[in-house]
Amino acid sequence: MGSSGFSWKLADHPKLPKGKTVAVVVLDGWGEAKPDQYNCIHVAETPTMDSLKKGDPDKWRLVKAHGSAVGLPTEDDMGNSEVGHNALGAGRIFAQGAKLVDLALESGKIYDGEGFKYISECFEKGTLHLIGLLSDGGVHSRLDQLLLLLKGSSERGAKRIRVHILTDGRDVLDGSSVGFVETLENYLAELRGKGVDAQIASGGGRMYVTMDRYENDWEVVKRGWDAQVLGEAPFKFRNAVEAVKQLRQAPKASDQYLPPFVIADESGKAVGPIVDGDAVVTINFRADRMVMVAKAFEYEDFDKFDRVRVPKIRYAGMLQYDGELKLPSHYLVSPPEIDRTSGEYLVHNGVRTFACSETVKFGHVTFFWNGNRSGYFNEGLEEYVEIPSDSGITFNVQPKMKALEIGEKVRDAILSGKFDQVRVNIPNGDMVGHTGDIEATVVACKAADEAVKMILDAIEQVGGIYVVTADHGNAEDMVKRNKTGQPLLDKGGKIQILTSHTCQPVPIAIGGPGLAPGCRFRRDLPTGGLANVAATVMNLHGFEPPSDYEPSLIEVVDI
Ligand SMILES: O=C(O)[C@@H](CO)OP(=O)(O)O
Ligand SMILES: [Mn+2]
Ligand SMILES: [Mn+2]
Repeated sequence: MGSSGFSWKLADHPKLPKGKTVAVVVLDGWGEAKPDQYNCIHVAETPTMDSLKKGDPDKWRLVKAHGSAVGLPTEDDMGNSEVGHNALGAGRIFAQGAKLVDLALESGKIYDGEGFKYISECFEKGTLHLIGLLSDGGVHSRLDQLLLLLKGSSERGAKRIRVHILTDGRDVLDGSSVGFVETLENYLAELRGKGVDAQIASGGGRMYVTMDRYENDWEVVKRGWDAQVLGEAPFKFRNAVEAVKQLRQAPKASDQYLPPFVIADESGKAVGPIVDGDAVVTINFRADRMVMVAKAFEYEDFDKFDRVRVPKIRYAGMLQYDGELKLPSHYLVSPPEIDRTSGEYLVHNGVRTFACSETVKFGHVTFFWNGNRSGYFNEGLEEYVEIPSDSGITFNVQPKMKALEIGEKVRDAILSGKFDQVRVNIPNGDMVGHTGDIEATVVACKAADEAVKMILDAIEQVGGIYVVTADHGNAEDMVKRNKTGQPLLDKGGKIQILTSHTCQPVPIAIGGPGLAPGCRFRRDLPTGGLANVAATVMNLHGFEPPSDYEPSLIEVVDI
């Protein structure tokens, strides 16, 4: 124990043994909702997950995965992967980016920070560029925060502002982009009335422009760079409302996948390329889909695509996105300090860990799990395996994704006997759920269930323990509903498809031959949430959690 009294050493659990292989399975986007035709998990054949639910009532329960249970500002905030995996890995609830930015804007502290001072040096001679997701989804960014930042920046000397928008349709209804662009345009017109030269300069759909993650497809970031920095895109429009309306006319067009466009003046010249002396802020608070673009702006020896022209700018993130890489080096709001995560504790206590998913969710069980920190804690004890995702397609085309390959890798890791913890994210319910394609989502849920079976079978073989849970809802509800739960229809009488996550609770199940007799879910923690899972997993490895962790969900009773 150091002089501060802190120690990584975990106390032994008085009753639970060490040395069991523990599989921690996270089904992405797998909530619990009432069964109907829009509940793809219910519609799909999911015998493995069904058997867990119908099995021992002391070994299956629901936990909260949205709102304050995962550090979000309100109970209307749906869960998401970042806050969900942060809570799962860290065992405590931290005020998350959405909330921290709200507080910094409300108090005005955002303008006193190092990040804002750094970019504001450019306000006299240069342009302020704001790049980010335009919606009120609250997963990666929020429109009200963007408007406040526009107001605050213009009041503090920004004379020329260009906004580079990314349309959503994933955390909000498809088609809602038009309304968000109109709201932004109205506000920019107000600023122009006050003498600020403020305009939208470029745009594109979030899944096709800029917001890739975990290096799945650098082309996505390049498309954004070309439009935002170089002022080049396949489509040019005079204004952004017209751009979005027109681009949505194309067959199969959707907000998520709109092609890149630039706004041009009457002579056809882009109104807002990024040039020497400008300031750039990426306004998203969430990390995963900003890390790649942050690298493109910040790294001198960047080689992922040809940037053609690299302007000398001052760049800041809304938050710092990667705590290990310290990326970006300038930011407007300090990220939550997610320290002493369960992964770090466990390696300090000799637990050998294997983590796996396919690319699109790989960082969820590594980066997010470890408190938005890339890399290993202890390379000797940890192995992280990424299975390459399909790229360049929407996932309803291949709804099985890499579930089988993930299942096989995880099975092999369990059977190898080389690991004490095997941690995995199975993406299908979420990634296909986001496409809004109900039929494909049913196929996705079945594939996810099959992967779970492979993992549970392997745990059975080695006498191990499993914990199966999810990070938030998605596939269990594919329709927008009114307050009484009835599906909402659009003007044409068609149901309104819900592509987003939900506020539903998620299941958690424990079991396996290695689970000690008498080990069951406590009955006195009805409001348990994702943050209670870390202590639970520590128990199953034979340890007591640190005292400030949210309590374990399990107890051992004499039988
Ligand atoms: O795709 C994403 O970025 C989000 C939705 O915005 O989903 P998840 O939180 O499940 O990663
Ligand atoms: Mn998720
Ligand atoms: Mn999702």
